[in-house]
Amino acid sequence: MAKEHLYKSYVTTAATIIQQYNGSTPFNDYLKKYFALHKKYGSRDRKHITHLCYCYYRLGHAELGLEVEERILLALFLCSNDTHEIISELRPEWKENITDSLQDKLQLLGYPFSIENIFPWQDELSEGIDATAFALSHLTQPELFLRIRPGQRERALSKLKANTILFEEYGNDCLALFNATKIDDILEVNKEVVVQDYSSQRIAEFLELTKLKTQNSKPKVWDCCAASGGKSLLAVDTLGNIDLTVSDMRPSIIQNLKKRFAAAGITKYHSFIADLTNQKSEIRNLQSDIIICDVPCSGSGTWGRTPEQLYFFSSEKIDYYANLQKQIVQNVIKHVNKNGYFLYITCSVFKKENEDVVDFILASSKLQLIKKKVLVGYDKKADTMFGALFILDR
Ligand SMILES: C[S@@+](CC[C@H](N)C(=O)[O-])C[C@H]1O[C@@H](n2cnc3c(N)ncnc32)[C@H](O)[C@@H]1O
Repeated sequence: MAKEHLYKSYVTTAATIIQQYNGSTPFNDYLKKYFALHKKYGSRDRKHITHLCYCYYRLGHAELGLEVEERILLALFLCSNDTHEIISELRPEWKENITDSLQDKLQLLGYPFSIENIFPWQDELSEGIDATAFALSHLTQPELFLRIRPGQRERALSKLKANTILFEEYGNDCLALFNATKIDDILEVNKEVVVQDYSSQRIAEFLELTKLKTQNSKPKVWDCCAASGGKSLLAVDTLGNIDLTVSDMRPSIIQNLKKRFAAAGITKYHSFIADLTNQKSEIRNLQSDIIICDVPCSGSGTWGRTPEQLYFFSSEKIDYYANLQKQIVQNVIKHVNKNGYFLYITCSVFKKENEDVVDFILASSKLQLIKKKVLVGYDKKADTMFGALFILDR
């Protein structure tokens, strides 16, 4: 097939997929099912079509009035910073400008395009977030971040070097790799390294602070929205000897956690299933020295990884999550021991899910705020998160 014809067929297929997909399941899963049903696409075809679709969603809420195929090509042009064969073939008039700055590209195209329209909820942002830089960051796929586990540094680095894997070091234990890097055959994931975003790794800064006043030599730590245990693993590696309890409302995710902990060599912990909006759940007698509360949230700080969520998001969901977070927090904070800590975490950029929940906690408990911080990641091809650490010292 002539190149032009082939590339046009990629754009048409991407447009068909985009028109059929409604955002109700992760786009990655949707694509897998689509390609399983349409076996004629080889791996190169799948790669191109997938990339075109993701570029389309990266534009967020900008230029929604364009025809889907036109918007795909615009998105591909704006998201590329190096020669791209599809642009060269289908939009040769843009070819020379592919390495230009975004501003220059926009001027060339003459679309009434505003960067802020990519992410149109600027008024809802937490303090200190640069709305333009954050909106722009969605055009770039984030990196793959690894956290080297204690004692594994030399081994992990020498394996990466031996396999000529490119990486950048962000501080001692954090490595940034190209997103598509395959590491599973090279490193023992969960034993030697953990796949964990840069900002998520920075939650260690809050955990370190809990060492100051924790009186128990083996503090009771409850990770109450544990999912597959990313923060729990970080707590074990940061705090050392802890008496760990994990819970989540989803049994399947706790099964994943168990597998992950087994690979990580963590055998002593308690686990249970609980919906924390329900006051009658198993938590009645659970008092803890440190509670990690990494609540369900909009995930708006991570949409660079899942741009379809940016595209399908509507602002009513912010209130939905803020209410859910307040309900969970209200039920959980009663379980902090005297001189104990409560660590509130989101991967949201919205004030209502971040600072406003902090204010709610302060108003409805005796907890005192030690530190709150937006963990900016959009300048490092990473997620943006929020953390707030409280203490109960009365
Ligand atoms: C942001 S994720 C936690 C991520 C995890 N801490 C980590 O580091 O990988 C939030 C988790 O809260 C759980 N969750 C949502 N609603 C809940 C509820 N009402 N009660 C308990 N857990 C809930 C979800 O199942 C999800 O796994």
